[in-house]
Amino acid sequence: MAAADGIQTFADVAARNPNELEEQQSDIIRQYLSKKTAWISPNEEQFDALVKFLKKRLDEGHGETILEIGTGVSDGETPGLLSDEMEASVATLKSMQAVLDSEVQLLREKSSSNNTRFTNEYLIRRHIDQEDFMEVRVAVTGNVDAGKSTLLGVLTHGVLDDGRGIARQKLFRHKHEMETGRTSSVGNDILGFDTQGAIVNRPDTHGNQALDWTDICQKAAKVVTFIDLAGHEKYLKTTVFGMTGHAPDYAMLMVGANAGVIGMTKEHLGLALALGVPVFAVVTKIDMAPANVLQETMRLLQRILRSPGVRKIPLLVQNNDDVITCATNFTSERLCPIFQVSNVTGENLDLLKKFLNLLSTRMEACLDEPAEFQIDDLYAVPGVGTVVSGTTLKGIIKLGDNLQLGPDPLGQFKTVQIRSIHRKRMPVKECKGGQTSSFALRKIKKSELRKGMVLLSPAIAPVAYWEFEADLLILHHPTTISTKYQAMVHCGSIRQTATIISMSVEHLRTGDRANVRFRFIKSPEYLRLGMKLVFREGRTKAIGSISRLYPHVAPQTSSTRGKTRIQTPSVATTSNPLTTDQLQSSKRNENIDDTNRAGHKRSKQVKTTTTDIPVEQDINIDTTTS
Ligand SMILES: Nc1nc2c(ncn2[C@@H]2O[C@H](COP(=O)(O)OP(=O)(O)OP(=O)(O)O)[C@@H](O)[C@H]2O)c(=O)[nH]1
Repeated sequence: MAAADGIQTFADVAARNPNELEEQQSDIIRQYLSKKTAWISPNEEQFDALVKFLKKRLDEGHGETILEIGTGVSDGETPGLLSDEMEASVATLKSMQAVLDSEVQLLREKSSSNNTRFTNEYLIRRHIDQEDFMEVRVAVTGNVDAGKSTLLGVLTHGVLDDGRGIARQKLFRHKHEMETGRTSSVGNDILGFDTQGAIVNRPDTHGNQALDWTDICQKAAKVVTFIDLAGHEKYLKTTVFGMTGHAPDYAMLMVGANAGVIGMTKEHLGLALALGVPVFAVVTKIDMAPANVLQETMRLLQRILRSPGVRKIPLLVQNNDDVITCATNFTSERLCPIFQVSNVTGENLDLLKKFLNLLSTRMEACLDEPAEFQIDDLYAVPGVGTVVSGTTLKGIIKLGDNLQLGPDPLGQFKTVQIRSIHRKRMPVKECKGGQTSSFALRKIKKSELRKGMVLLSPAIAPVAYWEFEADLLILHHPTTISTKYQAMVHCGSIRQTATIISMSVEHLRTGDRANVRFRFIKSPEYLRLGMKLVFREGRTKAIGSISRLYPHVAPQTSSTRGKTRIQTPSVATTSNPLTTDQLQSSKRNENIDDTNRAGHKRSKQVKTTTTDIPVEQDINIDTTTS
């Protein structure tokens, strides 16, 4: 991760990865690289070694890295360079811009107490062609009226708010949101930064006209996507879906300075913690909160962040130095930077923008692995056809690729072709791991699709699962949970009711941990071991991760009073679970194993005999977005 690795020195890299360095460089070069003077006047060989080193760092950081010049020496030299040494070092770095195809941006200068020695930090960011850009996703959470939509309007449209909601007007998507002023859908807004860290969103000069996303993406080297989640409790289901299904890299927890840490704030913080998403806090409305009220809000926020269940280190960001410190240490998950801003006066918004510019994606691209894409939304676009949006979890998906779409209610996958690809509404030729995009699909109806389905490379032998086991922790339940309890499972972009069919203990109460076996009630899903999940019904919540998978067993048919019904399999008919090893070997195997082959054959039979016959559903599941 660029931000985390950014301040590592050559000495650190040499210590961490000696073999790798030895492969690339001779001993002499390696020792040279560990010196703080390495950049002053390198010879040709040394210059090449430095270029190689930076290229590797840029690759690891998805196109950017933070470099510190003048520190981190291994041989006891005094840290810092004299001003003429620093000048020469910076000249060396700048002379590499062309060969690295990147821009260098000074982030901060530090000087010794007597002002004679200096250490500088630089952001090095690759030029990316017009069709590509780095992507960072930030989930925007917090209670109603914390100022979430307003801040997004202010950041993305370059305007200030009037305290009566003018900035948020630019973001509203649904008519009922316009009327009530409440955010109910998972909305997306983008903020583009160029190679120098300047914002490329142009101020909106035509009233409420939407921003030109294609223009932003073409000019930007990095695009921050804000996943604007609803603050109201009644939209909690949508908020959870946004946090699990939209794969955010970070969560921005918004708190109104005058209202304080109220309502859903703690709920949203808990959700981010449960899913392992690093959190930073933004306290808004500092223009209207009396000093003592702001102080009380800060005190409570910091107390919650430090509490044993959260265990964060709060750090108030007050200047540029704090921004760099936070951004370069943020991916550790322990640190929680706190910004205090006003959307009305614009106070401290520059610090927040600098911080956003330095965030980098946490998701590995895994470009060499077969492609996997999780669907989080569906559209029928007039003139285009069926469009799915979501996140590429691994590999590369290209225009014209044939991918496996599924699972359908019978656990089957069908081949579909990618007709066109959009990233942030911009037509592109490919989409890589870690990036979100929309695909127009050939010859498929929207009715055949649902959120939670996946698109997989033909190299994967996909298996759909009705049942799985998870190691669960109950965060909150008013009484006890026993077998047959049903609630909504959120896992990636999967959102489906599941029943507890067995547990390692008899009852579960708040705070208990157990191994629990679940069964989906409506259709099988594509799951992977280790996936994090949230199990919830209202405020009742449990979190966990998948520890075992039970291969798909086709629904069985039975005839009742002339009607054929499909029943989901009983526990007894489910085949043996897959362990991690088995799963990996089955993935390596191009052929689906016999159990599944039989399952698929049975599924096909069921399908042909039950076309247009109503499927039995005991429980009504609402899978639509609130
Ligand atoms: N004075 C002042 N008012 C603000 C500030 N930020 C937001 N507001 C006002 O606070 C109100 C609520 O802001 P919203 O952005 O709608 O809040 P929200 O968190 O998005 O609310 P939901 O969408 O319902 O979750 C609006 O009237 C804004 O104009 C600020 O920094 N200062």
